[in-house]
Amino acid sequence: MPSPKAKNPVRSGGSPVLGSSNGRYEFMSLTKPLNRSSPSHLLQRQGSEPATARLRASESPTRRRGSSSSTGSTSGQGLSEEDGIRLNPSFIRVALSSLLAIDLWMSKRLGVCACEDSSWGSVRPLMKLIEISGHGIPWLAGTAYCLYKSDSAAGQEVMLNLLMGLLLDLVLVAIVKAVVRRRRPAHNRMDMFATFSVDRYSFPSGHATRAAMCGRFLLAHLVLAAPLRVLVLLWASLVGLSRVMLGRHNVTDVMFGFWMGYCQYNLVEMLWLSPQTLQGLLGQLA
Ligand SMILES: CC(C)=CCC/C(C)=C/CC/C(C)=C/COP(=O)(O)O
Repeated sequence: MPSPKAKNPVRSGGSPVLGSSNGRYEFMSLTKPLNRSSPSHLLQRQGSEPATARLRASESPTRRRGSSSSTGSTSGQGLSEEDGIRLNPSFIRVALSSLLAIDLWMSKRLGVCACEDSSWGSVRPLMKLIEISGHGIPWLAGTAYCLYKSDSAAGQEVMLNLLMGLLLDLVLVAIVKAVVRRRRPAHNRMDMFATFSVDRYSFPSGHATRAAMCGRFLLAHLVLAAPLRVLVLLWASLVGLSRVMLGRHNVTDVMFGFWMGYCQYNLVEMLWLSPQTLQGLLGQLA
């Protein structure tokens, strides 16, 4: 039966927390080869290696004290089950944990406009303006208005598909946010306008998905002049950067958001509503 103590992450000397298995954080020994054996087997091995056992037992007094409280699972040499847990997280898990740690560290460092008294607090109003430029409401309202005003069949077709893409984006982002449920960074101030309940989660960034999808859409269907194309790319990049600088998102939320928005555009192309399809749909509605 596992010791209840073993459920707690132990932060004594040795390697850092690397990952979890069954919701339990685990350590990897830096001094011994990886071993897939069960903890009890490892304890037996420690018993047969007195030098290592002594060394490990002397690592931390706190740990020794902790060990005695779980004597039911010790080998009788003052070693707890934790001492025997020599875990073997896969290389991918180690890499992911490290990436996550770098992500959190970078996001905190880049969140320089998270509030007015942050180091770049004076740029916050500009960042919030960029935030609004990537918000769903202006995009939906602007597209609906252009659709209404458009007098050519080609224009209406493009605008209707953009509208469909924007709605698709809202739904897909809401689903991923609800499934992943990653909290926004602690330094974020939740003062965004017009949000859904899922927007308390940060993965992926809805602004980044929209910027990538609409950016691709504009480049493919609406913006042809080279200087304007550069502006579109610049805008999309600034929307992503502003999410991290405002402290709304971690870097990975934005990077994944860009990738997701890029793929969403492919989906819009696949589902493209042609004038014939539209006429069929409108005919069914009438
Ligand atoms: C017509 C309709 C359903 C409009 C809803 C538009 C709306 C409230 C979109 C939410 C946009 C938003 C705040 C997304 C969150 O973006 P993150 O980058 O913070 O994930």
